[in-house]
Amino acid sequence: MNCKPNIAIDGPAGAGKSTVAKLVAKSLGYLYIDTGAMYRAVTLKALRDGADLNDHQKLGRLASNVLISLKAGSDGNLTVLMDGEDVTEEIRLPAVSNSVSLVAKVPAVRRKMIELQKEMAAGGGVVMEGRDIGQVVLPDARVKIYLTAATGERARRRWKELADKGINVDRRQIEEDICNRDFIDTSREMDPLAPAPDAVIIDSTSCTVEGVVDLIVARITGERKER
Ligand SMILES: Nc1ncnc2c1ncn2[C@@H]1O[C@H](COP(=O)(O)OP(=O)(O)OP(=O)(O)O)[C@@H](O)[C@H]1O
Ligand SMILES: Nc1ccn([C@@H]2O[C@H](COP(=O)(O)O)[C@@H](O)[C@H]2O)c(=O)n1
Repeated sequence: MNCKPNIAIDGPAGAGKSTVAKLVAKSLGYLYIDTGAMYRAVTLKALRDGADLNDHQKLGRLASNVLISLKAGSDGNLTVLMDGEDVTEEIRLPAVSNSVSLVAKVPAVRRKMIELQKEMAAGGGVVMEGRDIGQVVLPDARVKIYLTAATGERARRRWKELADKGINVDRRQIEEDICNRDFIDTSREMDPLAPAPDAVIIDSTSCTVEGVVDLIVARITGERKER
């Protein structure tokens, strides 16, 4: 029997959730699960099908019929499969990023994704990151983290990440996209983004990735690491 607890990490767009969750999972030998990738895969399917993103019935049917799975590699990275096709790269394209919050606010889509995510965590030992993990998907998670950072800093980090890959995007545009996504995610009717009442809030604006990871691992294991 697997007795490892589950860990929930939530927070706004670009707060560092996937970077940190992946490293926490690696450090503890847990499974990393990126729930945003699942909403992105449904969105990609909807865009490919030319679905009207205001047609909630259609989006609900689509979410029920599409097969989404996450495959963990030995390096800790996830491969995202949509109906068996590797869409890991494609779900990060701006077209998907700019539509995903509209798809993720549809109750029938959320119900389906939450059902899948609960199944994935049923055996314990997962570090799951998203927007509603601590409050909805894993309300019994042993440790809940709400990771945030100033909007300007989140935009700067995303801009740098893209620039390092040779992709030049206007920093103000990135900040605007982040704000738009946060606005829809925090104002939707079902499971809006908010810290769980029992979450530890970490503002990483002035922290290194390693500093945040150490803080979270210490919360889980009760041990502090000297750096
Ligand atoms: N504490 C930190 N200090 C500096 N850079 C950071 C820190 N945390 C994350 N980053 C960088 O910020 C960028 C965004 O991080 P990441 O993709 O993990 O955020 P996210 O919350 O998962 O984003 P999204 O919600 O859009 O999926 C990455 O380039 C990452 O390396
Ligand atoms: N638990 C979750 C996770 C994500 N979403 C929605 O998906 C979008 C993309 O998430 P990323 O983490 O990949 O940026 C996000 O903006 C939310 O709209 C969600 O609703 N619930």
